Amino acid sequence: MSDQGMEKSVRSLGRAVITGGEESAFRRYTKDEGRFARTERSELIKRLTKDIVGTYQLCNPKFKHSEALNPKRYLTSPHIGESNDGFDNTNSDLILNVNLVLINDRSQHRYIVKELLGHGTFGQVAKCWVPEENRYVALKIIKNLPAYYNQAIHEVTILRTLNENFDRYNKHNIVRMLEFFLYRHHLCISFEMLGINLYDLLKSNNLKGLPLNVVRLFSNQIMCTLLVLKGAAIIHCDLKPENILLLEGLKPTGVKVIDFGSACTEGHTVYSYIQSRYYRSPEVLLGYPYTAAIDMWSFGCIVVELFLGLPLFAGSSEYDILRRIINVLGAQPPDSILREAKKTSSFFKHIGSIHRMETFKGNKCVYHFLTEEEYNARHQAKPIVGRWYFNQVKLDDIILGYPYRKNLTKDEKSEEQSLRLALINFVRGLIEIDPKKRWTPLQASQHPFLTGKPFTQPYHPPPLTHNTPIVSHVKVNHGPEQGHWLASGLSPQVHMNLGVQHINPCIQMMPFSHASSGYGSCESYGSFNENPYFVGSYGSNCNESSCLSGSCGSNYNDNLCFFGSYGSSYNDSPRFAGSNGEHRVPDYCSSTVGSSGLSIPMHIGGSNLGTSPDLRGAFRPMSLGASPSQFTPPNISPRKFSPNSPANFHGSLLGKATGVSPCHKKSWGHSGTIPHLNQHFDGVSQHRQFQHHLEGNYSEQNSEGLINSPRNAQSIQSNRRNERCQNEYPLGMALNSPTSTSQTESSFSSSFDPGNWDPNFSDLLLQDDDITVSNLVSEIDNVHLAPKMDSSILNFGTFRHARDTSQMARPILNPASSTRTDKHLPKCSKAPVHCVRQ
Ligand SMILES: Nc1ncnc2c1ncn2[C@@H]1O[C@H](COP(=O)(O)OP(=O)(O)OP(=O)(O)O)[C@@H](O)[C@H]1O
Repeated sequence: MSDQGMEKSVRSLGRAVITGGEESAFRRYTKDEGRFARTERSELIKRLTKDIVGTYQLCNPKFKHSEALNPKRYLTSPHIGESNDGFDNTNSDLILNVNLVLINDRSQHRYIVKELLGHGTFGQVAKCWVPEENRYVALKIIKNLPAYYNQAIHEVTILRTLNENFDRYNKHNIVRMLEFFLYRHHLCISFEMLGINLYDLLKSNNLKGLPLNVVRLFSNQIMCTLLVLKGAAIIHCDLKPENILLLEGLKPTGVKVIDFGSACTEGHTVYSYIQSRYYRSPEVLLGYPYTAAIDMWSFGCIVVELFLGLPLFAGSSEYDILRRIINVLGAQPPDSILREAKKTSSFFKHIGSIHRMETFKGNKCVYHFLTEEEYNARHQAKPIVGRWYFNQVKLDDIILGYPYRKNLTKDEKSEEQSLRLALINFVRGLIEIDPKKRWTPLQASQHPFLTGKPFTQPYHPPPLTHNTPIVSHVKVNHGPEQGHWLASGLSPQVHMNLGVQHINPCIQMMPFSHASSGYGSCESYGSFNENPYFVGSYGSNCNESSCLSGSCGSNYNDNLCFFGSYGSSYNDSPRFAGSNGEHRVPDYCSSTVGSSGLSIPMHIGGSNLGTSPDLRGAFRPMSLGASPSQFTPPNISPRKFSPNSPANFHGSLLGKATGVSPCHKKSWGHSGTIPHLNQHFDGVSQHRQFQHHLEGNYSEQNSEGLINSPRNAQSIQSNRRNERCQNEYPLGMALNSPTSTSQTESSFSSSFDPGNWDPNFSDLLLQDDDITVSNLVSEIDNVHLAPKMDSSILNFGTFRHARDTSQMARPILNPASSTRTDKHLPKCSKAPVHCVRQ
């Protein structure tokens, strides 16, 4: 209907209603009006309510409407303002209501809140309309607490590195971060809008699990992300179905990985309490040093869950999880791990004498898993155990015994059977109990379950080259022939397949095989290819064009860039000008990428390890190529270091700042980009907040961990150090501008578990005692997070942000126990096996 026609009909409608004399525009709906009546009725309602304000004004020209008078529809619960001038509730969440407008002062983008998408550990995620961009985005609004803020900055850093350096063309299923800003003292991070997560997808399918071809489709995509993460030496640390989201719109079969809030870099694993419980790897459960292999474990659990519809290891406690793992896999962690793991005695008894060794599945073991009674006797508390959901116990039986879809022909059934066998073989490589034997992404990516090749026999991945952990004490000779690849983690036995060498101009300049992750070689075989550029060890360059030096087989392609470990430089333009095996870095190549891909300035103190031979002239040494968070000396237990130990407060890049800026409680005054701190914070109450948080959500965390928490010690320490708290940091990032970079806040939180301390860093922490505020500030100002740092685009507003040791505490994460508990599992004990797949 045209506008005029509409107006005419509304006028006549109004007349009819007003005069009452004519036939009414409405009449009672009767069922006899036929099956289309409902549609017609809703059509009428739509027409009458479209532009309802205008309609009212036509009916009554005196009618006035103000949106401000509308009752607020709150999305945050509770919505009583308790702090931050009434903007925050008691949980330090910004109180959101529909149509609240959050403004990024810098980009002038308005975020009009429409609905709540999720509520996680770090805050709220809201669906927002951005009129300037004409699209919806997901806005993560971080709690207004320093620890959450710091951890979120860490997420920003990692994501930006991944987005810009490792997935530049948005092809590796990693969520795109758009921009970040401060609003009313809340850090807000905007992401591309995605659809529902895989857990919700399973739920909407009544937890029946997905067809195998869909499982394969999703698995391939997640695998692609894991390959990139491995190349970037980043561990996600919280892979779970809730953190894998379907794409919206045209390509609903695509998925993306979100939530890098717990991520860390390989070799610099500071936290011991990570991963959501159902997806927690044995090494993390046992308190054993972990690597990127923990993500492969979680991935294996997810793959099985996609097929079964229910988590494979849905344990109610860590004891319960371990017991399930041992039962389902028929194996327990090897003695070599149990001997060294911190928490072995919580779950295992030591048989003692070699003569009394018990045999477990044919292997002699000196450790034996505690029975419930033994656990009870040892801990003075019964272990929490949940119910078992499957008819079978062993992995193979559970998968093979899962009900088949109805009405399958004989051929279809045998095809499904062989697919299931492939699935079993695949996940066995992922949920291998020994992390050293667990397949890496490259190994797993060639499995027939993923490639779709016929599965005829158990898959044997190509052997790994030895991963040489990087040792900070290694003295590095920086000549290209002098072994610096070793220090960067490349092992001499890296096998090079230089099949494409002749077509690649870069190859001649990369004689030392491809780059390694921060933890060793990048594996010389595999699936990755076409244009990934495995850049030589530190100091190497890569450009946008094809640049491939590693071997690598097939599947994954499109310009994937594996940065070399420390100090690799990145730039768009071709720049391999060196000869004789040297990589020359042009002067304009102004920043570096660490092993984690994070850009770290060259002129900070620390080890020389990261210094490229090519960069020595231009830059001063950089610290180990770690995430800035790993440079933060986390809260250090007084049990390990004396209070006067320099390790307590500084010694590393950010740690120094931590040490001299122990202010509390931020009050960032100006919303937007210039927060500043002007109040002191009561460290004890901060600790209480954490304790409350922990008690509320994480019953598993033992009380000892809380009472003796390093955070507590730090809080008290920091009360004595509440002066000199203001440091300036620029903040901001342009929406939709992958190349635009900004210098950003670089406070990265760390909660430190002394037992988990990475010895590689202790020497860094204990040096450089003579720190002044001024050099700290300048050092921190120079922590660049983006590889391409163009000073012309660094004119972001600065903000002042206090940092103190208590602020550095990282909120302990265990989203599985906070967001998804046993109550989300079916009530019936064997629900899934009775469900028939649709
Ligand atoms: N880009 C996005 N598009 C759509 N929904 C999203 C997006 N990002 C996050 N969400 C929703 O918000 C929820 C919480 O997001 P996220 O996991 O990043 O927050 P979190 O606080 O880290 O959560 P957790 O406690 O699980 O760690 C997700 O499970 C998802 O449902």
